[in-house]
Amino acid sequence: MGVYKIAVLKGDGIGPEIVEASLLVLKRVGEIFGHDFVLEEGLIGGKAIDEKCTPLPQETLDLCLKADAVLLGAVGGPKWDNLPTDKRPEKGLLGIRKALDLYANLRPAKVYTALIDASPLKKEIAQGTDFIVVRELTGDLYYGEPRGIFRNGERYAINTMHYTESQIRRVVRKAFEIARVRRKKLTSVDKSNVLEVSALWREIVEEEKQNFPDVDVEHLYVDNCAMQIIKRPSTFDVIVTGNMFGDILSDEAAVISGSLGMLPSASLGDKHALYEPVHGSAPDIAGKGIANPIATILSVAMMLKYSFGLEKESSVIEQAVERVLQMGYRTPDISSEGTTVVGTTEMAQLISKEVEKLCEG
Ligand SMILES: NC(=O)c1ccc[n+]([C@@H]2O[C@H](COP(=O)([O-])OP(=O)(O)OC[C@H]3O[C@@H](n4cnc5c(N)ncnc54)[C@H](O)[C@@H]3O)[C@@H](O)[C@H]2O)c1
Ligand SMILES: CC(C)[C@H](C(=O)O)[C@@H](O)C(=O)O
Ligand SMILES: [Mg+2]
Repeated sequence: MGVYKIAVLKGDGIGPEIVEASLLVLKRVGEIFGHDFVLEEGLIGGKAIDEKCTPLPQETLDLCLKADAVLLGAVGGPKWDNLPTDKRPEKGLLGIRKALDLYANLRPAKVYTALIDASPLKKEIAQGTDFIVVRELTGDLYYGEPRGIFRNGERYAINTMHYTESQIRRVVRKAFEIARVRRKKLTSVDKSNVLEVSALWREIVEEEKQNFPDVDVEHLYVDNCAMQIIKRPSTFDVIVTGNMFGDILSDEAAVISGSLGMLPSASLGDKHALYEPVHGSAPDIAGKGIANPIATILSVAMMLKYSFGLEKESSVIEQAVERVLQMGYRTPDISSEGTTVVGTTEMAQLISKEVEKLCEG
């Protein structure tokens, strides 16, 4: 039994729908195991711009700094797409990652046997895929200075790829530690044939390798890695890379599992942690009650494990998700012939029910 304070930032588009669905499962777990999950909501993204004129209000930041963990839906949408980059909803997300110093973004990509037909890859290539992308989250092109759009006769724009040694080292170490308790294989992804930042990245991976002699290391250029993920996804174990490459590769990895709606994530720092699905606010399906809540439900499972050390509770949720998929229930994004299509809330209710059954048995 424990008391855990969770800051809940629902955000925009499908954000509120998927977060509410995931909270149904969390509440059920709390009741069954006798935990008190204290939820406090904060505004972020477009909704915060509308109500507070900023994508990350100070009170939201304070709430997150005080919480034991943060659960986030998604931010952004067409309504705010014409705002300048530094005023957009996405700036709220980048601001919170930086303020909480969430440097290691864990994005596990797993192909569920029951969903093998939903994968865009051939069954024999997709099956057995189970790897985790460790994406650096506080540096790179996302935060480097100088940046901006300027004019000198014609318009030009600058973004700066920037990493310090310590920023690289801490995320690389985290990735080695994760690989060590998995299948002991680390793939480091860079573009060191062109970029100095990548050359430094590769040097640091080589240095850290000495401290983890039990882990096999492979280096891949990002363009080659994008191809290898499609060609041989089941051979990867842990992939470590920078912020920009990690953003792209993790969407690519996600879809191997059948839908972006399946991929959870944990963003970990030394003092704080935030959990969110990898996908965005999906404006095309917002408000229809059809978004897949599984990525968010699995993000809640990651929160229970990584922030609260509740391994059993976390694993019960993961098992419940697998069971519901095996029973043939699908949201539209992962549906195929012969499956039963359900909506967002119904999917969460089915998963809660399986959590109950697993705990009875
Ligand atoms: N972490 C975040 O908050 C986050 C992440 C990515 C994009 N975004 C923002 O979201 C907005 C839309 O971006 P986008 O369209 O490029 O990416 P997206 O991830 O929102 O959507 C891409 C596609 O995947 C589908 N999809 C995504 N999540 C789904 C789910 N749970 N169930 C079913 N289908 C799902 C969408 O319907 C869409 O067709 C933009 O404003 C973008 O900046 C936010
Ligand atoms: C919305 C955007 C700022 C964000 C990112 O690029 O990090 C998103 O794509 C993600 O993957 O979480
Ligand atoms: Mg992304």
